[in-house]
Amino acid sequence: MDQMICLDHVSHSFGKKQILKDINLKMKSGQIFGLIGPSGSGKTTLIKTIIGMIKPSGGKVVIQGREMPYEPSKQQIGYMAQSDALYGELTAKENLEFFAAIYGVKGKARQEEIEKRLKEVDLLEHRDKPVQAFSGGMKRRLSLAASLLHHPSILILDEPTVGIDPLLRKEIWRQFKQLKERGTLIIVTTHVMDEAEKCDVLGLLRDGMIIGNGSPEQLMEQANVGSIEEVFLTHGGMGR
Ligand SMILES: Nc1ncnc2c1ncn2[C@@H]1O[C@H](COP(=O)(O)OP(=O)(O)OP(=O)(O)O)[C@@H](O)[C@H]1O
Repeated sequence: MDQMICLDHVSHSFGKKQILKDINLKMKSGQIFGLIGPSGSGKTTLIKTIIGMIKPSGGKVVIQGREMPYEPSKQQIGYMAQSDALYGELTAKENLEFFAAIYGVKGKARQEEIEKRLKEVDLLEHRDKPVQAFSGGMKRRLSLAASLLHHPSILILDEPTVGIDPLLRKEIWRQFKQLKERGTLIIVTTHVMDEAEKCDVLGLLRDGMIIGNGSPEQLMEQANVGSIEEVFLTHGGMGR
């Protein structure tokens, strides 16, 4: 597996408040990397430094050998933010057409890809409805479909399965596994513990610090406990 992302002593402060504290992590192709932590622990801030939206106050982020921030190619990184960036007055299909155009997915491949993605997230029959009539979970599913349209080599998903029912959640994780087998690095943030245990490698974040990094099995073994939730408990719990 090739190294895709290296975080080297990354720190970040907003004003006087230090949010990220000396973060060192490596992420490889063909990996599902879970960034796990309680609300406010700094997950979104860390992701924003990875994609170059935030320049860290200290340390550096290196992606495929290049130090951020630089303008990564559209093919390189797919990002699904926590809040859905969709156009309410456009239909589901039109939204995907818009994102496909941005990502440079053209012609016949575009229509095929759109149909395929809509089907995967169980929205095919709703394709011609305007998104403003969608529920929160439907919007989440459409955002996910949009981030999968162009086969990026790094896919970053901030809380991808919030508001998604267990059956579809399972299907989405099946897709993640397929993508990683093709060599995609998938970074997901979650505070759903059973999802954490499905990741290959975890970074446990608490108060802006990495308190654990390794496979779920390794982390449970080190703490001598049977779940990732308990690993957090040994560090004072998931609360802030
Ligand atoms: N632009 C900003 N300016 C000032 N403070 C910020 C800014 N963005 C985030 N913060 C603060 O940084 C801390 C970490 O926020 P962040 O969104 O990274 O946490 P998180 O782990 O993603 O939380 P959640 O799971 O609730 O999304 C919080 O205390 C938040 O208030």
